[in-house]
Amino acid sequence: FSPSFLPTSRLPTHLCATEYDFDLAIIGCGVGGHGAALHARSQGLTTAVFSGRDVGGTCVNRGCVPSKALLAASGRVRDMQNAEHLDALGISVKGEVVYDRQKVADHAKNLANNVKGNLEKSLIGLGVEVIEDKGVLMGEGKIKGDESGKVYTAKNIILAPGSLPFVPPGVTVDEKTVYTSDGALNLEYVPEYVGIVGSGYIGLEFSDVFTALGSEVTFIEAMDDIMPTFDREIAKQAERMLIRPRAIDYRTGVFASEVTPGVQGEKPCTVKMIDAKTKEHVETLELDAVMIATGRVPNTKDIGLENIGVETNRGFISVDENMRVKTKAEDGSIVPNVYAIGDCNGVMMLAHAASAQGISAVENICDRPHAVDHQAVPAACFTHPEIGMVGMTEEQAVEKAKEEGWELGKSQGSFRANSKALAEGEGAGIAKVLFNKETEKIVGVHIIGIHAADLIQECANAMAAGTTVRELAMVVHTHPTLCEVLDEAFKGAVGMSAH
Ligand SMILES: Cc1cc2nc3c(=O)[nH]c(=O)nc-3n(C[C@H](O)[C@H](O)[C@H](O)COP(=O)(O)OP(=O)(O)OC[C@H]3O[C@@H](n4cnc5c(N)ncnc54)[C@H](O)[C@@H]3O)c2cc1C
Ligand SMILES: NC(=O)c1ccc[n+]([C@@H]2O[C@H](COP(=O)([O-])OP(=O)(O)OC[C@H]3O[C@@H](n4cnc5c(N)ncnc54)[C@H](O)[C@@H]3O)[C@@H](O)[C@H]2O)c1
Repeated sequence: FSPSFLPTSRLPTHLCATEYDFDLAIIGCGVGGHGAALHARSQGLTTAVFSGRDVGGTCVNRGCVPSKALLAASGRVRDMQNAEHLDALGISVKGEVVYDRQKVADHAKNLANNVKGNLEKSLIGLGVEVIEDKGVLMGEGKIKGDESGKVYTAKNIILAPGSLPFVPPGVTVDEKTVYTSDGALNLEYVPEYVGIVGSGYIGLEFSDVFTALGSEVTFIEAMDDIMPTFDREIAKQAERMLIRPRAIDYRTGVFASEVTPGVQGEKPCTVKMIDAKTKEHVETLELDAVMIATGRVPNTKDIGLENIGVETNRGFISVDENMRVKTKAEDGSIVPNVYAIGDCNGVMMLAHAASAQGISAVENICDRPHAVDHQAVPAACFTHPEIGMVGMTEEQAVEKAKEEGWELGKSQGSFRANSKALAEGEGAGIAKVLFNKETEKIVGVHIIGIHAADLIQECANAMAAGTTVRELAMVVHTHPTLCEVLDEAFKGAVGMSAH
């Protein structure tokens, strides 16, 4: 294997693998490992990736990609069934809107397979050696193929084994009637009554899919509030827009302490709930299906961490800001030439964060010190309408401002007064910009409304570049676009009024 297609001038000669098989070996080929591999090749590093026959990992095969396909198809069903909304645009659907469950499920599966295929092609095309085996760390610079037993050597190692669904104690998953997102994505049937344990990203997105396809949803949430990890004001807006108008009911402050599978169409699943504080039994629900969306755990058990003395925290690999793996020693020392990226380090469990960390790790390997600015990494929940966010929630910003002694500014734009949103008949939602009044720099933005996932990027770019709200208020936004919702918020932040 030789990276002969690269100009030799681009090969960092000090990294050329002479006594090693590779300059870099990556364990795990999800979006994190894939992003790292591509960047490594662009830098001329000889690169191998252990894929465990799962190129694309969670995001492509069991996460972002198929879930967005289900959201797209079910979102159309919701739109076409919304006679009032269509009528306002002068449209009516003659007859019933029907969907073919199997074809919707196939759309998700086919899309995942296509994207996986493209990822494989990109690796091979760029000269990455894809080892289908699972990789197990054997010691410094050494990785063994789990099935083949063959030992490979690499000067640098990136760990990217990702994460798995967390199943709380007392919950039995059969992936048929009681399922994690892995089983839910197969959409083997559309349950009439479905319980969703956990109201985070996964729970919320699936409540959007299920209700659009005709299910009634009951959320079971351990915290006192629904959507506890979101900005409070956005969660309240979401309750108004995404929960109350739909066939969704919820219980908060209760743990699902025992969940038992049923038999589809014959016997219901049961969910025993206990009070989150007193631990007393409060209620038992009978449902056609139960989705467990209670977070994810690192997939780090079988990769040989013990062989190189890695520090872990609840299984998450501890890293410094350069993604270098920490040792068990309390002096902050690092395991030389080993990095951990993506879900396995628990820093930020998002696909684009995983690949950004992968690129960052490669930069560090190439002796160009780099750290991802996680405060400027945006996130989105792809419900209808979407939620987009970057930086701190208002609650976190209030705390931070108090702690550090600066004054928090807040300015809001509304979809209600936005021509493009109104043209679409989608005038619900807000964009809230939080900023430091002295520096005028943004500390957080939260948007709920049509295309919020795309709108948030402008704010993430501004945060990454340190652009002030005053500068943003003077940037010209296209008319008529949804971006003007943000224009209104930026202008409002500095006392200007948007037309
Ligand atoms: C339903 C769902 C929807 C999601 N939607 C979004 C979204 O819209 N946007 C977003 O940003 N994020 C989303 N996420 C989160 C996103 O999928 C993860 O953050 C992302 O996949 C993490 O990438 P990763 O490369 O770290 O890990 P993974 O994607 O989990 O990949 C790790 C890979 O390593 C493999 N592996 C493990 N051990 C070994 C070994 N020893 N040898 C070889 N291979 C190994 C695994 O099998 C896997 O293929 C979603 C997650 C779920 C579950
Ligand atoms: N659009 C996206 O970016 C997207 C979509 C899906 C998933 N993800 C990622 O996947 C990860 C997992 O998502 P998630 O929604 O599973 O996790 P989450 O951590 O966002 O939410 C889990 C919820 O479950 C609740 N919970 C935990 N145990 C419980 C119990 N026994 N009973 C009742 N409630 C319980 C928690 O209080 C929490 O509200 C997240 O880190 C997220 O970043 C991202």
